Amino acid sequence: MGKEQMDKHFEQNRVDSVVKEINQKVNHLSQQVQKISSDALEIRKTFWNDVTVNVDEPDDMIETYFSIKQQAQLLSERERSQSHLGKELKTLGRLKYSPYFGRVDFKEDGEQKSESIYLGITSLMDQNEENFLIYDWRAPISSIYYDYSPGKAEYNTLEGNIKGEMELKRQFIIRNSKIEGMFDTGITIGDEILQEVLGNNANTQMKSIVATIQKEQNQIIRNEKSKVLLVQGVAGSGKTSAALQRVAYLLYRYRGILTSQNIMLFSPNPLFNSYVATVLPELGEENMQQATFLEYLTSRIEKSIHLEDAFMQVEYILNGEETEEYVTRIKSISFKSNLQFKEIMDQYLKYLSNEGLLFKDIMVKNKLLISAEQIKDKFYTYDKSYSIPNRMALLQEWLLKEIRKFKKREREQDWVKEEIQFLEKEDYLDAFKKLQKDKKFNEDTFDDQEREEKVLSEVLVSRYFKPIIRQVKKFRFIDYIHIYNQLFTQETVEKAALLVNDDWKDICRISQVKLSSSELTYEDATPFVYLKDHIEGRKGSSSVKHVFIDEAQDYSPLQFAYIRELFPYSKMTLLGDINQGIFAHSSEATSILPLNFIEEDKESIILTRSYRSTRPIGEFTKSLLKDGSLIEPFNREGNKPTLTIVKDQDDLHTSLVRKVNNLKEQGHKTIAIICKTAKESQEAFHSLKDELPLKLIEKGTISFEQGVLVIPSYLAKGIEFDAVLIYDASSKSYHRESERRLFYTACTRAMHELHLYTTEEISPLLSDSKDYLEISSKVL
Ligand SMILES: Nc1ncnc2c1ncn2[C@@H]1O[C@H](COP(=O)(O)OP(=O)(O)OP(=O)(O)O)[C@@H](O)[C@H]1O
Repeated sequence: MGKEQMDKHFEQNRVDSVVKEINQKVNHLSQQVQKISSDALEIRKTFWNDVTVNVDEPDDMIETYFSIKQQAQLLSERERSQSHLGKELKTLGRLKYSPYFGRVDFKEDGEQKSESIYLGITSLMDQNEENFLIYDWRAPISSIYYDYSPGKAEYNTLEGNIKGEMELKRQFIIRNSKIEGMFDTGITIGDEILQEVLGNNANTQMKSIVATIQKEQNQIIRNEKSKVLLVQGVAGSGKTSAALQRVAYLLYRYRGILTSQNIMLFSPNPLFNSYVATVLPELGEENMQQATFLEYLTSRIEKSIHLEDAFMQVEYILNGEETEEYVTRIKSISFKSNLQFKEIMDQYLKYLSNEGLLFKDIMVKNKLLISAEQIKDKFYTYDKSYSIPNRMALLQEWLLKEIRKFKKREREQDWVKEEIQFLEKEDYLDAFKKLQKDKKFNEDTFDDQEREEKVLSEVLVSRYFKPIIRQVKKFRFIDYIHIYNQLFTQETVEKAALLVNDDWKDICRISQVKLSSSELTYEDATPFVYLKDHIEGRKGSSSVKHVFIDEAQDYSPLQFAYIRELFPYSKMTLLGDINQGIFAHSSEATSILPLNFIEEDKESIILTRSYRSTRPIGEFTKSLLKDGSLIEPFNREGNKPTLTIVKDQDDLHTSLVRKVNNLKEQGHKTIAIICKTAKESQEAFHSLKDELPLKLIEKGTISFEQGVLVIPSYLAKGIEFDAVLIYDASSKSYHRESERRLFYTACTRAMHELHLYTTEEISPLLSDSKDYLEISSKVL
């Protein structure tokens, strides 16, 4: 037997013995789970037998309360261990088929012998709990696997830095408990496993990359010291992958202190949420909190205000003709994205502290209780040295008191007596019960009918006042939309001494048109919520300890500043690629973070290697950028991307159908026809749906399956496909320089195959890229 075979034999034996240990552990845990679940069942069955219920005297009630509490605690303890063991069993179940993916032999300085460290998704000890059979990939020692080749190596622990020599680094592919591949770095080139992983089909769910994390990605994953970690990575460089591995790392590193509930990820669209949903559970961790920024804003804006979403804004920008209106809107978007606008709002808030706040009338049954004017007068009677939010809290208290007074008075009104007759049977019953209950504690008897009427009028009046009280508690008496609208008037500019620019008048004009009909454009949403928070005095969240922002280049400076205020105590990981900025405000930005964002402890990591696409696709997409020289496509073979010049729409559709069928035959599972906009996607979908089994992806789509998809470019952000077909790469679709980044984003979604279609007028964005394309023409 040669050395290689002997090594393989040795390793397979080790896998077999580890799997045996896992099986034993699984059996043992399953028995424990069974025992606990039957215990829990028993507690549930006998819950009330073991509780002493006695409510005669206050002391007895207290005893009853504690008795119930004790039983409930017992039950929830069992349920907790049951769920904990259940999770452990699931992880072991996965470990059984692929217990580890790597091995390093490390000889610590000063030690005689080296130790073999096997790395897997979780750690496993032998039966005596003495030796690690598998080390968790997140353990301190595991980092040498990612950071070094054989030779001198070191890693950090809480006790300090450990130095030594790595004598062996081995990678495994283990499937169904069998070693299918085994490579020693140093002997072979070392990228085989990565080649194999990247050569696989795209998935509708993102994969974990634990086995092949690259050194620079490991830096992101294990970074603990920076308050703000900024990752600028080219398309396909593993930003999202590293972010998710980082979440898993943090949950491991701070186990007991940090839970998934303390981590928040802002993602680009709802589809992306489901795309990444399985990565953490596969690693045995729970998913963090996840939302799009739009979802957050929506939750903060009253339903009566019509909010334009981010995608509607993008559609407008991409479809719009360059009219005067259009140009002004673009200017307005750009202005409202900037910190200068935040300064204007801060100045406006100073003004509002002295005058100018607007309120809504408080009405009940069409009757005015407290007028907006009265509320305003009351507000400005408070000491001006108090902040607006403090005065608002006083005002709220005053309003609630006033409303309660009205409520009491209202009970005597004639309309109440009349409406009582129309109350439901249940209301009478409730009133009766209340009377009975009251009587029990009060032996003085009143005239029952009189009392009943009183209780019923209370019920009735409360019914009208309850929503009003609720609204006041939510500060709905503040007329935010008009306050925000007022900012865009000449009067305010003068009174508040706002420092505005030359475009301000135009910006005011178009803002007022929308705001006066309670419409809030996407560019207004963040400033609006900012203003609202500074009037109400919303406190930043202290429970979120880590915020991740993916596709960070799509956030404006103002949005960043706002998010910073929302999570003042959190560490932040911002991941982005300036070349994939799709919003108007980011189309010319040169950094994913505004330069003046947070001076505090900030660290930047730049990722230049792109893993997603084959080299020919990578070379092509790199050529699309004006400053793409730093991008290093991963060396994976594949076909050159093609550009097919078609005669007309019919020809385009015939070519697409042929290509899709061809790609399917080659075994590609996810094929995306990427259109520029939702409008174009719908047209493409309707023209092709009879020829191909298609799925149309729209902004509300929350998950996708394998197959052929038609998708607007901006919704494909963050996602990847085996093959991408660009529906229209003509100058009709992509002609503005500002669309270069969108075009680049669409093309970089392809893993293995990329095909572009155009009519004779090829997009000018392709002018420097023709050498990287196989061009064929159907035009005679
Ligand atoms: N270390 C790695 N090992 C294996 N695969 C990797 C690694 N890094 C990245 N990949 C793969 O490369 C592809 C791109 O990764 P990912 O989506 O995380 O990149 P990204 O930088 O967020 O991309 P984009 O900005 O273009 O959306 C994925 O298929 C991912 O699994």
